[in-house]
Amino acid sequence: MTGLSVEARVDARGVDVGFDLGEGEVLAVLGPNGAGKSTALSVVAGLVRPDFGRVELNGRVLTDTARGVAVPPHRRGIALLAQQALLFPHLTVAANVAFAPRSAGRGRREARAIAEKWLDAVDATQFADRRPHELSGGQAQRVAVARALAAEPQALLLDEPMSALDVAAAPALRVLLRRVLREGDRTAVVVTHDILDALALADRVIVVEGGQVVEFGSVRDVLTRPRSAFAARIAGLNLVPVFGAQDGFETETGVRLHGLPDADFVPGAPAVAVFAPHSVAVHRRSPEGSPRNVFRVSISEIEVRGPTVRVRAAEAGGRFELSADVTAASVAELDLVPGLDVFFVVKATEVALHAVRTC
Ligand SMILES: Nc1ncnc2c1ncn2[C@@H]1O[C@H](COP(=O)(O)OP(=O)(O)OP(=O)(O)O)[C@@H](O)[C@H]1O
Repeated sequence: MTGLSVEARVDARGVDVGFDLGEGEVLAVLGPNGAGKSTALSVVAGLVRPDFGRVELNGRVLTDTARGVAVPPHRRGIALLAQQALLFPHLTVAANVAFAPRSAGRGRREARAIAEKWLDAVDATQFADRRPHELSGGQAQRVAVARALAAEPQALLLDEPMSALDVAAAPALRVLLRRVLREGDRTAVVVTHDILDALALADRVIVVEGGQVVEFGSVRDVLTRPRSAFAARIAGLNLVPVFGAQDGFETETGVRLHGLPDADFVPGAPAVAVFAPHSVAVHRRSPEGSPRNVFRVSISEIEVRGPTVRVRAAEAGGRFELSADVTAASVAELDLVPGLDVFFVVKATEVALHAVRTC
């Protein structure tokens, strides 16, 4: 089998995840802090031994707890790029990049040529003779990309590669990574908090929450039809878990919900209702008449966002949060302030119902 196949259970960290990706595919791993993203990468890189797990890359078994296989990190054909560039401080940039080919037995001249090729590919030729402390964070990270690629890995793992960079340096690195990952047809896993990274770099995405994969699919699917609170939040959508009732759906707190089930919806199965903040109207009193969905909420925050105002609120049952985008005029008219109890109202035609995938 080509590509990367991963199963990893690390009990002490409460992590049990699995995913597959084809050769040349880029997978983004999204999820909140402490979800288990880095742990999953560490298992793939061979830095953490899982209690139960199997890692196979292009037909080669790198980890198999059932058979006692644990190939050491430097023999896996996998390069890991961390948040910090972690260059060898005493070596020049060129020597840093030439390190992997030298370690693999290439001659000095050949390793130097490989280093020059990759420094050129990341637009860092001009730094070849510098030492790492003479580089900015963004420059160092570009050199780290060159060093990772010079090892000619079969898979590249990137653990929040942009997170230590300032806002000015991150876009340039993202463009560079897009070039080397997408155009280079590389098998790669990118752990990120940033949806822009997933959009720019990845073919597919998994969302990890509480040590489990709660969502997987194409980047577009996960963002437009999110099934997890995390994905909904980053996509800027409201998401409410619902259960099939006798004549429709209701939330855990008993709020009736009407919406449009999508094609993969299974009646009776757990589902989520998803709707955009701009489709929510805010009322002081509960409006009469169906087919509307009405949530009693308490306003927690009011944030001006350009021409609209985002009103964030907690549902009365305290089980979920919702957002409404309204005009500044209606905030003034309704005299909306944090702490006020109001009603969020959304038409049934604006609510999509998706089955929750169990992964
Ligand atoms: N070296 C370690 N030793 C023990 N427990 C750890 C270690 N590293 C992480 N953990 C724990 O394992 C769980 C998963 O952490 P992990 O770092 O994999 O999450 P993450 O999704 O990468 O988070 P972040 O986005 O904050 O980096 C957490 O409960 C964390 O506290």
